[in-house]
Amino acid sequence: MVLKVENLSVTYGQKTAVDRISFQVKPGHVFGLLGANGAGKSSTIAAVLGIEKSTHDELGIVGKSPVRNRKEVFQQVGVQFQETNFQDKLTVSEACRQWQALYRKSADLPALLQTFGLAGKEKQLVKLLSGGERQRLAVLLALIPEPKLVFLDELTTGLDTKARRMLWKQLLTMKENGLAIVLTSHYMDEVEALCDEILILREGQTVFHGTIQEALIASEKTTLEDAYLLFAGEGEHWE
Ligand SMILES: Nc1ncnc2c1ncn2[C@@H]1O[C@H](COP(=O)(O)OP(=O)(O)OP(=O)(O)O)[C@@H](O)[C@H]1O
Repeated sequence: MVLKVENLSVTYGQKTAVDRISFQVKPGHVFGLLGANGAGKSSTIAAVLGIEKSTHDELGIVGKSPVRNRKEVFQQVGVQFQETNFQDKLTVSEACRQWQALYRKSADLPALLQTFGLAGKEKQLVKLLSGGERQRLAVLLALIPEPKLVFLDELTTGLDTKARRMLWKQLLTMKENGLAIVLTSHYMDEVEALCDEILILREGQTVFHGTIQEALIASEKTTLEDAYLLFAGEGEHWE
């Protein structure tokens, strides 16, 4: 297992944002963490990375505790955040080099730039990239340490149809090569294209955990989107 989470809870004051959730991710598997706004996805990821305080029976990334062995775990894990803030005067190549400097090993940068359609943009200021290009850069940066496990938060939000397909294709190739991925997404077509297993959170609690096929059967729905809406409680009104 690349990631093992057993009975993980996150609380903020009186509020339980994540309530005793458990899941595991194998090499070459894509795990989808789903749920409505505020369901607890970001809190889960922050806790799994050891950034947010949590209680748990077990929490291990590549067999190590991200709380006790934060530095070592950091070297083997890639993270793409929802909104990566780049300095104003930073070029694409400077952003990549700064990121590379954080890690002991680094993937082949020209190859990654090619893969993510950013070859030829090395000298451009990051802030002048299009939204979609910046998003692809954030995914590229997450892959720089040649991680065994990568966390992708709202992977293709803001990308056009072609860019989404291209990104999925690249990630599926990396998955075939053994990369494990934890993904959060609000797009069920993306989840269907990529995920081997999903966990749906509702107010911090697990309301479904299994494969997409199992979600369809358990919900008696014909599309994942309908099944998701049923489990996540995203009905016709705000909660
Ligand atoms: N630092 C914090 N202090 C207090 N409450 C917090 C804090 N961070 C998150 N919360 C609350 O915890 C709950 C879970 O938030 P979280 O950000 O994990 O949800 P999410 O599923 O990632 O949502 P989204 O899809 O909107 O990103 C929400 O009710 C949120 O308001």
